Amino acid sequence: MSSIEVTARGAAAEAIATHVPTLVSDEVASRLFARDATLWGTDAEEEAGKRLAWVDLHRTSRPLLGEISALREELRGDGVSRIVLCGMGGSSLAPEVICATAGVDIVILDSSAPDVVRRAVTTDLDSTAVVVSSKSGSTVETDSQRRAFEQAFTEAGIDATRRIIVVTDPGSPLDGEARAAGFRVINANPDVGGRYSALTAFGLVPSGLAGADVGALLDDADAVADLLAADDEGNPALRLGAAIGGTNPLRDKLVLVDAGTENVGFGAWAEQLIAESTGKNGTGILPVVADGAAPGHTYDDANVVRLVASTDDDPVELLADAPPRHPDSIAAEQPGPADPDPDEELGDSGSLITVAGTLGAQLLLWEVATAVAGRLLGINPFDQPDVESAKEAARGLLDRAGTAAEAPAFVDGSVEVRALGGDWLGEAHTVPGAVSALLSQLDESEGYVAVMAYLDREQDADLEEVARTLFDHTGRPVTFGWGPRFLHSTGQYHKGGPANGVFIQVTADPEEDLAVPGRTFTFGEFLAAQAGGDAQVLADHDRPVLRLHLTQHDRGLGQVRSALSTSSGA
Ligand SMILES: O=P(O)(O)OC[C@H]1O[C@](O)(CO)[C@@H](O)[C@@H]1O
Repeated sequence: MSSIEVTARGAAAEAIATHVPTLVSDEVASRLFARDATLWGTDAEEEAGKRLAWVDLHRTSRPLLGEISALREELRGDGVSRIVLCGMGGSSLAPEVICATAGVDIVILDSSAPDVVRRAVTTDLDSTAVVVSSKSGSTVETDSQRRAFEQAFTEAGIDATRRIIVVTDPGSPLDGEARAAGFRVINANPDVGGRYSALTAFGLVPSGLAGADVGALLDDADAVADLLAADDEGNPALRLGAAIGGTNPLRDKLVLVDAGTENVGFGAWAEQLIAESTGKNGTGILPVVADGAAPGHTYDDANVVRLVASTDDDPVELLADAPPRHPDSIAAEQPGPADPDPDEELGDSGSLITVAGTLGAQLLLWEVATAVAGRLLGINPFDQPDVESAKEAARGLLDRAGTAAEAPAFVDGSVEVRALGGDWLGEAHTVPGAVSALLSQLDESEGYVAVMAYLDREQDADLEEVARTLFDHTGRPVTFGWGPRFLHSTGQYHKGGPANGVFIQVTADPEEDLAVPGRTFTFGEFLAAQAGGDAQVLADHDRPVLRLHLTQHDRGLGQVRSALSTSSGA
């Protein structure tokens, strides 16, 4: 049985009390499920008019289930036991959490790093099938990955048309090309945007082929759909939307803490949904996926979401105005039981939301809540205007690929240091000094630090720990994103959200570059252009960017990890 539990305390509970009655009287929930495109104002109406089909996917995606099962059996009969998904942002984040939660293996290739692509393309090719997912059909990372796999299958004497399955919108450039080349193509519902596409073919096909029970996922969403469509003060999506988008003053950092949820890696999916939907017009909500319990100080001005394990209690149990608890007691506790003691004090500055529910139920819950939060924030939750600027800058750099990169401000050991977005570097001449100089730009009451690592998120995984030490040292929220993956997630917020971020970018020379078949650029050149383009666009928005480039991977990474683990910008 699927259940959703949303409780709130402190500022989040006040936001619920303030906004939910109006959301109910405005009939927002029922109008949303009736695909009313006027809910976000006239400027958003055209885009919203072609982006609301996600409200019915628990029903309209059913016909896919048979096709997915048949294809899975055919591939298994062909000796396939490894599924690779090539896709960015909304085209890969949902399958990642669906498969991790189901405990089935899938390789998510959402990188253009040559060493990462080479590893994916050369491992167990005989038993591999590849899903190439792209709504637009024009995302360069995904197109490049497809080209690499097609060449690899051909060179291995494997019929690529039997091992590459394409998921794309009908009529996309990829749709026509792939069908003409003889590939199997599964079209997705075009009236769903990428970050809302978890229950479309983009979420279901790769996950189902990998062995996840995607029928159960739709069942779990179906079990709560009527609840989420109800114009009722008990509607958990109205409450969650009000809690994340309606605090006053706005708590625009949403710290997501895994406090025992069974939905593995849920934060990474919610991060794109919330950041890319709300981070525009100088406002928005920045998800901060915290590793472990959030530090006590977080509660002072952030909104903390504890993702707890589902319970099999009644479908909706709401303690919206339960007494708050003291942050230190919450921060101290390890992720654990779903029911924090409501009697402890959160203090008058805290804000805490607790959410429990099966994955299928939560995917729909958070999509509705984000759309509701977008209405409260006065933005269009269905466009991503600033993502294009970074892609354009990257294309410009690619046209100049091979030209020497801009000279570093200085080199410290195995790290080239570049400073963009203002004259803030001062006299710094070491990596720690440069990190401290950047952190001294951090707004101590509203700012955040974004670490953006264009590295190998498997082999360099422990670098992510620096986010926690920086969080503790600076007292400000720190996000960590792997490049170029975050460009399709928090990247929109970095450029279109509040101008209070400071940015640390880490890049490295690849072990060995890799050609992109049929292209004039290599994967290494493309990745460097993506990093350079994003840094330039951030600097153009007057955001301070510290670029740290590793000229020798291991030594350079050691220097960067050490500098980020000890600097506090004090
Ligand atoms: O599925 P596509 O068209 O390749 O886009 C991938 C991702 O890039 C974006 O369009 C921009 O980041 C996301 O909204 C989307 O999920």
